[in-house]
Amino acid sequence: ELGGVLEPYDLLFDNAVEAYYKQDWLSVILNMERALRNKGTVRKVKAQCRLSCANLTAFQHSEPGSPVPLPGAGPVQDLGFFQRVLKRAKCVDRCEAEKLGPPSVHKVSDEVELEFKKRTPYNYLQVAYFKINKLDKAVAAANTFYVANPDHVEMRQNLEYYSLMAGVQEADFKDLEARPHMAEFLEGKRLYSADDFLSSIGHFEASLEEYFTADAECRALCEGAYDYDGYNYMEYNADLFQSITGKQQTAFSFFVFSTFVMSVSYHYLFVLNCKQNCAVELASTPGREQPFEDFLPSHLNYLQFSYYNSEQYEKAIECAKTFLLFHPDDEVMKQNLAYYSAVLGEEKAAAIPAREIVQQYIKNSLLEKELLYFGYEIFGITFVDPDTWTPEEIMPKKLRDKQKADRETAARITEEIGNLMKEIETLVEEKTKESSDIAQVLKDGMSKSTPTPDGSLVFDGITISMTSKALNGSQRVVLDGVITEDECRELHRLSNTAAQKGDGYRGKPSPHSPSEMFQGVTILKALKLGQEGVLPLKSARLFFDISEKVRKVVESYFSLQSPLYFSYSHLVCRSAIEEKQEARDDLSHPVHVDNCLLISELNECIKEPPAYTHRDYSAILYLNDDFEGGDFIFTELDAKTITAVVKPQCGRIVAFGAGKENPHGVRAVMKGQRCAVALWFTLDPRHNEKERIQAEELLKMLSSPLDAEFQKTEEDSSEETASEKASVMPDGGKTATTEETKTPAEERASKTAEEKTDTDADTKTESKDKQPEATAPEKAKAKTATKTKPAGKAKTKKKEAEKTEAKTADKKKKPAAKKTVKASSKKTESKQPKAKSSKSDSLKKKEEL
Ligand SMILES: O=C(O)CCC(=O)C(=O)O
Ligand SMILES: [Fe+3]
Repeated sequence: ELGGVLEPYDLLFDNAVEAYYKQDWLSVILNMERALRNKGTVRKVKAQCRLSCANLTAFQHSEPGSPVPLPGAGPVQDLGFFQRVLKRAKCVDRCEAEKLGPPSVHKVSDEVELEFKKRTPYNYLQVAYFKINKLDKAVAAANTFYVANPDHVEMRQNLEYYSLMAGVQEADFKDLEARPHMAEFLEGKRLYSADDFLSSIGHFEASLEEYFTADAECRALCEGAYDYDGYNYMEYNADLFQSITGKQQTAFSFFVFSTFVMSVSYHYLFVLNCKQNCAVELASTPGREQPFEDFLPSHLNYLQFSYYNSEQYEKAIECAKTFLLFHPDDEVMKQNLAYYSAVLGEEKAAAIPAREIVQQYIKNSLLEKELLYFGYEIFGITFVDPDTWTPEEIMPKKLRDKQKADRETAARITEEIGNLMKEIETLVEEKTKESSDIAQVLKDGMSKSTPTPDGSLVFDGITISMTSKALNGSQRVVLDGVITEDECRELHRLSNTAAQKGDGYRGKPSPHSPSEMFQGVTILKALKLGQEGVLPLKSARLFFDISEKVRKVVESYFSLQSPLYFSYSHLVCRSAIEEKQEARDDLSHPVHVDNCLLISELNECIKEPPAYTHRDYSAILYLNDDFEGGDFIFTELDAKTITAVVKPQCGRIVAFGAGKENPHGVRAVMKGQRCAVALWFTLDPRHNEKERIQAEELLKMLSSPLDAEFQKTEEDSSEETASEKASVMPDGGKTATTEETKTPAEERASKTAEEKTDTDADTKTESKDKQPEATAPEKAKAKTATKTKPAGKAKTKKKEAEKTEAKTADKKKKPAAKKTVKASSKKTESKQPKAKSSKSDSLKKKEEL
């Protein structure tokens, strides 16, 4: 496609969009795919041109790939530098024109560029493929778009919808734009987290290799920015250059010359800055707000540990040493290296060098940084170093001092704002208390129905027993009479039947206290058991209906202006383990806050994952009181000072804002079983509980048995029916002409109405999207627990290391120590935030399921 015949991809994009509105799906696909391909080609050609031109006009006095010292360092008469910069620019222009046609053809507007960046083409493609019933491609396109637009609600729903469809496979959910190094890295990380170290090695190594390729390309593309605002910078400079070299040295030409030097240098600094930013660019992946921290070094960290676990000590040493090039003072890594060296033999270890390519990379990058800082001093261009590993000395002292002062100022301002916020909070709290006083007054004067503070009705038979005021806080309430004795009994029974069926607390019977047994069941699970006949379907439905009732009550009581959505719901029982009650001083559920990580030592609550930050309100509906202990408590942020106690009893709910104003916990259950329906709500529709939607679907299906029968037979027959089904779809390509265009969302809506969930697809999703929030921490914990293997391994190696025994006595434990680092790095991606992750680690244990 070279030789100037490459169709401009903005034109193709426009064609595709036009075709979309004409519902010419094939043409959408044809044009959009070509647009994507051509865009890729343009990028590749540009990179190639820049790379080859750079080689052609290499600056002799420097090593290949390393930056050129700025003019000013050498004699002013040396125009070679500028000559080469200009020659390179000309070379690039010629090369690109030759391969892509004149710039006017392959240059696209910023708007179109942005559309591609946002992966918009895949949104169009997704619809088009869906319309012509190419499901696998539709899914891949949808997924590719979604990866870059994780907040796109419609696309998420499309994906959920696709995942329910027959014939769609897990493997169809591809990211067609994934960059090789990132794909490898993520896969490596996945395997690493699964303790499959041997397999992760290959991926991290591949990622490293691809990284340097991508880095070279990224840097090459930086060279090209010779055109600013449509004004050819280099041409201008070339003219200037002519006027200097062609004329006698006069005062005037000296002036012209300085201007020239300045502008080329200025430009060159921009190029360098762009190159430095490749580190950020390569560490970023769409869908992640932040780039991976310390991305390149983290490869070597992962690798050293994977190699160690695969008993490849030479490699482990090589990687540890290479990592230390970035962070020479990293204590853990130094200890690891010492340990590996002791195992392998010091002499042998000493002979292993760090990786050359990384050494080169660092050297080069540091030079660039120095130049950029130099540029800062001369031109005042700010350079923000993207790397965390840069040695302090690289930054000029003046700048360092200035930054330090800036940081201090910022800290002071933050503190002042914090104080101000606290004051405001107290004010607001007082106001809230006042208004709940009014509620209290209203309550006293109320008969059967329950008016809320704003005067609206909740439900008959429900009473407000304690308001925020009585509970010494804000956004708190205790309501009674929410459900009847009979309903309590029925749900209690449901929980125990479900638990007997083996649906424990995800294999972890005592997530919060070793003295208690926990069992939980979700609504969907209950419905499935109902469908299987294990428990009465009626009870499962009750569970569903009651949770909805609680949602309405909470919404109404707190006078919320926008609807509450379920974030997670389950029925959970805690039973005292009889023989483990002596000398017990723990809580059944440690004090925590539902939507942030409580750091009681600091009286702080950090609203960051792994906390479920989207949770806005919580409600616990109690089912019984025939047990000892188990009081619900509200505390201050210190997790110690108890501000209110709520005794569970049938039909009572305690509802509260899920934020830092409401730290709470559960006192030890010393005897018997305490059951409750725990519900968390969110105001953010994007976090609407998936399982609940599935439960709703299932309920609808179960309540129309005829329908279900029909579904079963349809499902039972083979392939044929699948394609038949496809043709029933809004337009399976066959009925395209009669159907008006619907967006995939509309398709979805109409489909859900006409084609109910089939059992097959349903089980599929059930196993796939079980509350990820709930499983993750459990899994991580379980893993740490089983991780005792390295000690054994270290022992078998003991004999060899015997000689070094004395010296390495404390190092012996190193791998174990490293284990903890590793385990925590799992959550925080890199080893760096050690301190932070160990904190959140212990906090995580406090988090509820
Ligand atoms: O069961 C209770 O009373 C409270 C449970 C709780 O706070 C939680 O699971 O987050
Ligand atoms: Fe809680």
